[in-house]
Amino acid sequence: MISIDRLTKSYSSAKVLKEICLHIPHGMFGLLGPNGAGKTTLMHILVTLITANSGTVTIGDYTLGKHDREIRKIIGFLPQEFGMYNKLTAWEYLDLIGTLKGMKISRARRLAIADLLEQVNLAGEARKKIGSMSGGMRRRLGIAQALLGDPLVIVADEPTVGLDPEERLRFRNLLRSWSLEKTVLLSTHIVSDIEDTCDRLAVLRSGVVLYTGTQPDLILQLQGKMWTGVVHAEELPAIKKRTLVLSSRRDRDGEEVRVVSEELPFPEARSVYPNLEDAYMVLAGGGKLG
Ligand SMILES: Nc1ncnc2c1ncn2[C@@H]1O[C@H](COP(=O)(O)OP(=O)(O)OP(=O)(O)O)[C@@H](O)[C@H]1O
Repeated sequence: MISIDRLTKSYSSAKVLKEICLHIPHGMFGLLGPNGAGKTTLMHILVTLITANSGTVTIGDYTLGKHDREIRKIIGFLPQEFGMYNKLTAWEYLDLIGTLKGMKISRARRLAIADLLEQVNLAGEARKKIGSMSGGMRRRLGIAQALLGDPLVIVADEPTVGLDPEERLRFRNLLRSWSLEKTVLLSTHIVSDIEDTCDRLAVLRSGVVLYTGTQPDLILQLQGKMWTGVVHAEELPAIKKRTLVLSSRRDRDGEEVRVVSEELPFPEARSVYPNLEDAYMVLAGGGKLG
């Protein structure tokens, strides 16, 4: 659905996207990367807010730069930060956004707004002024505005920030249900947001795509190299020298470590299955898989 070919973006002399190539099919796709990786920049390019320096992007049948007006009609965007009209109620805000999106028939707009408020669990807050809403409520309202007009593609930049655990789970389920009919691009630095929802993902760091493919294929690259065990605190520096220590936690008997190593890293180590968090930490930390 979205094809990105050699996309480059610089701010003055700093290259923040370096010849990005990505194919994002129908369904859910995760864009995972640490702060400053270039996720927001990439999303802002896709939703026509900023222009790239070079490269080609097609979204469905449309080409960015040539068909921006058409692209805006088929994309719903949930930005990381967005200003809202504090004096408007949730309903008035969605009514305004719907009108701006070209939903001219008021009955259809009304029905769509009522349905979306229900989906994001804000049906009871339709008359509440945005200025008096909590951060989580505002985020849910942001989700509703992104979906208004039934876009084919949804681009969501760190959508779960500000949601409590229950809302986060609910939101993930919503995303999954939308992705049956749409292309959903979800950017985040939170691994669990992607782990449960996206079969395919890309890992971005310093403007470079380090991995793109399925979750299992990424995890498979660490197969046989993940170890855990408890060591004495004084052994830790030596272990850090010869392995990649992903985490260490003080335990009653010493330090419980989780390490990446081609071979048995210390005598008491036990082999464990790798997970997405492990693979991401290796990549985001500058390491290599495989
Ligand atoms: N308008 C701008 N002018 C100059 N530099 C910018 C601008 N916007 C972003 N950058 C820089 O580009 C790099 C990528 O930023 P971007 O916001 O795209 O990353 P990100 O992965 O979305 O991170 P975060 O989650 O922190 O937003 C950063 O080094 C940032 O400082």
